[in-house]
Amino acid sequence: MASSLARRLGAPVTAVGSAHVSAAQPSKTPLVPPDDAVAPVRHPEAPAPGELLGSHYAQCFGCGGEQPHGLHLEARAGEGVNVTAEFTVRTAHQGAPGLAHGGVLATALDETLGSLGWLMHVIAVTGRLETEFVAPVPVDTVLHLDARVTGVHGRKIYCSATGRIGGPEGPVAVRADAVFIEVKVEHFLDNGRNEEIQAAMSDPDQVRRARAFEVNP
Ligand SMILES: CCCCCCCC/C=C\CCCCCCCC(=O)SCCNC(=O)CCNC(=O)[C@H](O)C(C)(C)COP(=O)(O)OP(=O)(O)OC[C@H]1O[C@@H](n2cnc3c(N)ncnc32)[C@H](O)[C@@H]1OP(=O)(O)O
Repeated sequence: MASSLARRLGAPVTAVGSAHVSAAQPSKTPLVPPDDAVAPVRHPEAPAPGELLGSHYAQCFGCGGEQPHGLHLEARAGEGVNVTAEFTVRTAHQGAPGLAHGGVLATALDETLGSLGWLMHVIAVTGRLETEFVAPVPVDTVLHLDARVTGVHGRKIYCSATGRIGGPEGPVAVRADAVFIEVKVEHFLDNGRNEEIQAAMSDPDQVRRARAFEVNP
């Protein structure tokens, strides 16, 4: 059966869709998996341990290679449903003099957590993200990030990440717990700005990447 992306590729996008989500009640979803959550499953065609995952979108602020303002995060597959990544804090990332901005660090954590979808072949977006800033992170620091899925409950993917300084085993400077929500590719096609959606759909490499996420076990 044709994928939803393949079906959509036949139909030009004519307008930016309005968000399909209803007016928001604050989410009460806890950040720890419920008792009946299941263990995450590594997709049989997931990238091999140690393999660079690459960017899901060249213009992504977190991982895109063609995004001059971005963090250029490069994540690698772990042995389970986990990833590692390194992020170097640059002068452009400052909040206070010589120190990383907390929002930038949260973005690095969010992006690393977001890349876990590659290992399950699931597209998922951040629903909740709680960050803890344990120690200040100076400019030029290499943040060693490590993220893993802790449980899956329906469309909800529970995951956690740490950012360590001084090496992969160094002290934790930042950490995060998150719930990502699985979505279909239509989430982007229906809500993204038309200009970028059209460009993405005309890019065979982007289409290939979206399909790699979309395939189910
Ligand atoms: C060729 C072109 C192709 C293009 C495609 C490119 C490929 C892309 C590949 C990979 C992309 C990876 C990108 C990673 C980037 C880094 C991560 C980010 O920064 S993502 C951006 C920030 N996040 C958002 O913008 C979400 C905005 N929010 C929403 O869109 C909706 O609220 C959404 C989808 C999250 C949920 O809406 P609903 O209507 O689908 O959800 P309902 O059906 O009501 O709930 C389902 C379950 O989820 C829980 N839930 C819903 N929202 C939640 C929330 N915000 N927090 C926690 N739980 C939530 C609910 O309680 C429910 O749980 P119960 O089944 O009842 O147990």
